[in-house]
This record gives sequence, C-alpha cells and structure tokens, in this order.
Amino acid sequence: MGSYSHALPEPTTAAGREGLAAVLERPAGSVVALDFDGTLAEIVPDPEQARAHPATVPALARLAPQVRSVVVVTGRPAGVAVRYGGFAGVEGLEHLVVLGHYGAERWDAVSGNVQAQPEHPGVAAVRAELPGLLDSMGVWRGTWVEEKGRAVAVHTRRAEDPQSAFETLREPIADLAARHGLIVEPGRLVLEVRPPGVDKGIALAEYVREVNATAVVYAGDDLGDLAAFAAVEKLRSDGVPGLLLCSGGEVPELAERADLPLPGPAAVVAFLSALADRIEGRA
Ligand SMILES: O=P(O)(O)OC[C@H]1O[C@H](O[C@H]2O[C@H](CO)[C@@H](O)[C@H](O)[C@H]2O)[C@H](O)[C@@H](O)[C@@H]1O
Repeated sequence: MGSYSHALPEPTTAAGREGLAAVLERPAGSVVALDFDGTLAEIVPDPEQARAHPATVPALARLAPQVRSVVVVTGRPAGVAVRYGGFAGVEGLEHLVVLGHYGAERWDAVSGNVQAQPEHPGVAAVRAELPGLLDSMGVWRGTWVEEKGRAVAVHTRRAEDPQSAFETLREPIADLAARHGLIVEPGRLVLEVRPPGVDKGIALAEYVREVNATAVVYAGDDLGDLAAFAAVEKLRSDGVPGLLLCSGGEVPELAERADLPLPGPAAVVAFLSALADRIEGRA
C-alpha cells in the first residue's frame, strides 16, 4: 500500500497553499483533523454499515508518526468511530485521538478509554417522545432512529422521498429538542438531537491549542463541519496556517469554503497518502 507514491493535489486558494506549505515545512508541528462519515467512510444508506475506506488505516498509520497528531472529529460516538474505522491497536496509530459526539467524548489510543461529558437528561425525554412524533407526521416509512447514547438521530435517507421527509421533520424535531433543552444538528439527510455547548469548531480549536500545533489540516463533508472550518479560518487569522478539504459536493456551503474540494473519501485518503509520501520525501 505504501510502496508507490501519489501526486499531492494543489489547493485552489492562497490560504490553502500557505497551509499546505506550512505542514510540509514543519510536519512535526502539524495536526491532521478528519471527519469520519462522508470523509473517511463512503456515505451508505444504513449508518450501521459505514466503514472507513480500506486505504484509510494504512495511510494514517504512515502519516501519524510524522505529524504532531492525527485526530478524528466526528458526530459519531467515539467508540463507534474507532470500531467502524478499525483504528484500535494499529501500529503507527498509538497516539490517535477520536473526538466523538462533536467533542463531548474523547477516545485516545494510549489508554483505549473514552472520556465523556455527563449525559443530558433531555435526551431520554426526546427518545421517549420521538416515536409518537414520527407517527403523527406520517413519515415513519423508511425513517430510522439511530440510538447514539448521548444523542438520537433521525435519518431520512431510506424514506420514499428523503429530502421531503427531512424538511417535514425539521421544525417539529427542532421544537421537540428545544422543549428539552437540546439542539438539532442537521446533516446529510439526518436530524440529530443533541446537547448544546459543544461543536466541532470548539473541539478542534481546543485540541489545536492543547497540542500547540503550528499548522492544521481539516477535512469534512457535512454541515456539522462548518464549525470546524470556521475554527480553522479563525486560527489562520491568528497566524496558524491551515488547509481546508471538502469531501464530495452534497453540501455546497462547505465546498465553497474549501481550499481543496475532493470528490469523496477515496480522494481524501489518496490525499493523506500523498501527504505521507511527500513528508517521507518520496514524491
Ligand atoms: O461527523 P460525521 O463523522 O460526519 O458523522 C455525522 C453523522 O454521520 C452518520 O450519518 C451519515 O452517514 C450515514 C452512513 O453513511 C448516512 O446513512 C447518513 O445519511 C449520513 O447523515 C451517522 O449515522 C450520524 O450519527 C452522524 O452524526
């Protein structure tokens, strides 16, 4: 897998080129931060079947020892991302960190443990009320509730008309969330009800500060990644160079703000592999 080199694509923006140059100049100070679904794993109709692209672990295992840190920043529970990613017990990934539930959970490969914020009592109340709400809206068929522990997510990808089911549910689910002190995190044909107070931007900015990074790469594909993009833009304005990658084009707001739009997880993973090659001095 690591025996041939890939071309490293050039960012389309000046800020992105500066970010990439800073990573190549000082990899040991750089953080590579990656979303999971849609970025490392192809989007599939059944969320329980999502798995990291097969070239992900080999690419990360070559890249991680050369940079300050590789961190996965995801809306998934941290343990689920570790499992679906195949990230545990991998040589080269001994220092991997996964920030799950938009930063409310943290798994690290050193301890193998998940640290988590206390659970919000509103989640249990929403869980109890959701079936009645979905019944009353007449959108049960093909709609699926993902049980996430400290959050619940309503998926419409498998509904007869996924976009219309998403739009129909958006406001009622927002009202339900608000009644219980929760927020709605909208994503790619998913409405997630979760506690407020964290997002990928807060999680990423704290992590970059914690490891004192000199440059950062962030790759995402969904609305929840906009906060992380904003965090990288803020870091750039504070003098920390950054590179923003967008995976796929389903979320135009994100693609428009990216320094390097990539067609999907296979291209993201090829980028990571090419980055490892360049740092190793092979391309
Ligand atoms: O932050 P992420 O790692 O991108 O996680 C965001 C949500 O991703 C998952 O849903 C998405 O992927 C599914 C599998 O490909 C797809 O079926 C669904 O339509 C997408 O929205 C996951 O199920 C959610 O829990 C995450 O919050």
